[in-house]
Amino acid sequence: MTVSRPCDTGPVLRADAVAIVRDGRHLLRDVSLTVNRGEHWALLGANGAGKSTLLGLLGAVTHPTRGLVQVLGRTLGRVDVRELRSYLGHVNPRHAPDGPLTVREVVLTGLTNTAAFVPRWTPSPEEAERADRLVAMLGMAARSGASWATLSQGERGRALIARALMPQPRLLLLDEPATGLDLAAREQLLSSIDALRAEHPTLATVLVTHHLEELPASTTHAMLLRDGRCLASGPVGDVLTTDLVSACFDHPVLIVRGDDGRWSARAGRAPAALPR
Ligand SMILES: Nc1ncnc2c1ncn2[C@@H]1O[C@H](COP(=O)(O)OP(=O)(O)OP(=O)(O)O)[C@@H](O)[C@H]1O
Repeated sequence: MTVSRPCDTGPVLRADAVAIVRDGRHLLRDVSLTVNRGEHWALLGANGAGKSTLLGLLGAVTHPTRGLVQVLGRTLGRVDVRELRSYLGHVNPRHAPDGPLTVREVVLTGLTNTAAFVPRWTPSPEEAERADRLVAMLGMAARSGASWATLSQGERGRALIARALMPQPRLLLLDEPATGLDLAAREQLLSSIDALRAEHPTLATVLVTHHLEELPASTTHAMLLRDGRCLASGPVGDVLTTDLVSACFDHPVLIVRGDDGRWSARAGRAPAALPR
């Protein structure tokens, strides 16, 4: 089976009443989601809620036990998923390049979808120029020739987004991209994601996180997962509310969206007992 280059119409992703069962346990149950071009989704939930499991389905890494998943219009189970995956940008912060590569070389391996730089392969002038443009867009131009081993975690995160964008995907999947970053590195990463979305208005993205502070202001939609079920999903303003997020994390939290479009969550506390 082969996958012809997906056409540009219809939803980018569609999951319909999806379940994943492992060892008799439901990791996902009756989850439905449609992602259209230009939409930027956040998947939120507590540890073990099923976010990475759902992202694995959307990235054509796993198959549903029940239900239908269509990625770029192709139904999982009926297409060659390896080829389908070549049309997706999947940013795995744990990606480890094979060999002593520079940032630019790691970005170029996004075209061959390999950990190593393919021997005797030379990118075309257009591909090389695209790599340089993406490296610059992610704020990494000054580090383009640097050895991967010398990069900070934040720099690696941004370079991996550039790598994922090399094949010009219509869909970018980001699994906890800000994990482990310090404050400045997180802010640089989020600015880069905002810039990327502004420059590629038809690109769709799905970003997994536990933390509302790690959501870029350009987020348009959100899904809250709890115990493998969808608690709420839709436009971000309808979903990231104090009531729904408190129910999702089973803890009282106060959600505030600032003037800059970013979110913050403050956990409520059980009232302390007064001294007698
Ligand atoms: N292959 C598997 N077999 C059995 N259980 C699994 C498998 N993969 C994941 N799980 C379980 O499914 C649940 C959901 O896992 P998942 O990694 O999707 O959660 P998550 O929301 O991404 O969590 P976290 O925020 O901790 O990364 C967890 O309880 C996990 O232990």
